[in-house]
Amino acid sequence: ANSAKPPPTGEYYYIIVGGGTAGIALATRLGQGLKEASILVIEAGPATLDEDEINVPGLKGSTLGGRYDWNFTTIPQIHLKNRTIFTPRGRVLGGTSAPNLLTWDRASAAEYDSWEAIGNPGWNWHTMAAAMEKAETYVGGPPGSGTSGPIQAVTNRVLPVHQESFIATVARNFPSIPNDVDSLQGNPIGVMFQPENIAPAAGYNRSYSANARLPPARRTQPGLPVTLSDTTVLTARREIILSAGAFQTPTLLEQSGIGSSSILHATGITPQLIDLPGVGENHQDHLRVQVVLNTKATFAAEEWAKRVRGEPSFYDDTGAGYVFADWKRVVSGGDDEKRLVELAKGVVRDGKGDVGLKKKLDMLGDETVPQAEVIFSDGCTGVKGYPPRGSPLYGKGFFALIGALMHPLSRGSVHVDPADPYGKPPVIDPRFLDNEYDMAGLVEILKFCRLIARAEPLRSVWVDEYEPGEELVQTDEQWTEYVRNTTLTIFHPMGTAAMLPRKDGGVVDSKLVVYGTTNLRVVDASVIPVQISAHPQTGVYGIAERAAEIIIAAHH
Ligand SMILES: Cc1cc2nc3c(=O)[nH]c(=O)nc-3n(C[C@H](O)[C@H](O)[C@H](O)COP(=O)(O)OP(=O)(O)OC[C@H]3O[C@@H](n4cnc5c(N)ncnc54)[C@H](O)[C@@H]3O)c2cc1C
Repeated sequence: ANSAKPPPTGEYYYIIVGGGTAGIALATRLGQGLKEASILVIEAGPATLDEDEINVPGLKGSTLGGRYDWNFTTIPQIHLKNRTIFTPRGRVLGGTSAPNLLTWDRASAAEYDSWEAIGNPGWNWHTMAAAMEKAETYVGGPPGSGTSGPIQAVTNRVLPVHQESFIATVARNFPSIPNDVDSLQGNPIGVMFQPENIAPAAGYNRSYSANARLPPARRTQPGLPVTLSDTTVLTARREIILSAGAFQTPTLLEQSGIGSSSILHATGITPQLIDLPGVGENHQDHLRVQVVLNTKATFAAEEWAKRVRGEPSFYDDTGAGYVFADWKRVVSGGDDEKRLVELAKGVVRDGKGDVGLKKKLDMLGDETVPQAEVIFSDGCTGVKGYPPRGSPLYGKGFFALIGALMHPLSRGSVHVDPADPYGKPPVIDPRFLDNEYDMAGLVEILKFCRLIARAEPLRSVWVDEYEPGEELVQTDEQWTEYVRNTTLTIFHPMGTAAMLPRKDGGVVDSKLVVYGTTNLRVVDASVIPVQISAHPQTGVYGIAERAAEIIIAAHH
């Protein structure tokens, strides 16, 4: 809360539900812009600003599946052999910006422009770039980077020897994929090291929504005595803002009687206030596959001591290389590209004119829009897992070429569980790989990952392909089987309360107001109407910055 004069108990100007990536960013800006307005943020998770597992970049990943995680999983995915897919979400102050994997990047200008083109005036590259820059201080970044925003980003100072070959390998063997040192300025096509949201000025710790935003007094008093129970009624004088993330914002809407009448009817939720069929639909995520290789490098045991001494160490996290490319640059020949486009056209035809799908199809022909990402990532990040103690490969170093499909055409849903709409976790059904385009795209990306791995100088860095194994997977049929067995997500759900015209399945308008209401907004990854190729956090911070401007203007 930010208030010169405390408001009456239980009544605030603005109540933000969800103290996550967007929620805290928004609350801070509203607090700065509306000095007299009381602002309450309700966060389900604890404030843990001194937690090493969150703060130490090299420990990223260690909180997944633990006590700061909602630990959601999808329902069985029929196209992935009925596997359920783990879909973690931060349940902690700062939300998913606390457990995330620190990539700090942006999509192509055309992707943000597509938001405006499908009916959202004011949401384009120009406005989003300004908002994203407002959120960042990119230390050592190229001209045009943010220089005074709360989240610090830096290209990692630790670059293991075996990583040095990655950019040289791609640039030398794939000349159409240049070394792109300016990838955050709207043209990410190329190969590059990306910055991470790490704060050099704060001991090279994670810079995230909670520690970069909250004013110090509040940070040291996380136990704000707000108790919610069945009898507690909190009133917003001006607005309620949902920032509970792409899984829980739509379910909060449904729990409040706003959603598809058929879903609400099935769950017995009453009263049903607004029939909005788009709530919980349009779920989009980035699909992920990987080729894992074991290296000649070994891990140094003294790294933690170096960090304690304030020296660069592996616990800073290591740099990570990225390729972003359109299909022309990924596939081996023109026919493969044509085949992918034809497959996509078929899916869009079946999608009955959906505006988001049509946009994705348009962007297939745009050479500035990435369709594939390859991440050079240290560690054994595949599905097979690290070799067990006592086995021959135990103790070896690994790296993965993680491949991701940037604009899959599958769309899923997230809804309350009819069996217990207020108590059970959301029912998440991404419908992964429900079409041939997504499958063909992932197969092409995997073959591309292997091509990169086999090119010099990278080839000299590794000994064997650990996963899937060169001897086991050679043909397209074998790759297809591998995809079904191993596809995961990069954990980027979005779009489930989409900013779109209502006739097109929209849930919020371009001022982020829920249709049929005047004082209920959504501000988080749910509003993204068409998936972007970037990892989402810069976009989410940008949405929060823009939302704050819109709300402050409306307040006056
Ligand atoms: C493992 C992982 C790795 C990722 N890596 C990257 C990366 O490297 N780079 C990148 O750009 N993106 C990454 N992402 C994605 C990115 O972090 C998210 O897209 C972004 O943080 C989402 O922000 P949000 O504000 O929409 O939701 P969140 O940050 O999840 O915020 C939602 C908040 O609402 C709270 N909440 C939910 N329901 C309630 C309720 N009923 N009452 C009170 N509070 C509630 C939650 O506890 C949470 O704090 C990653 C995500 C994951 C899971």
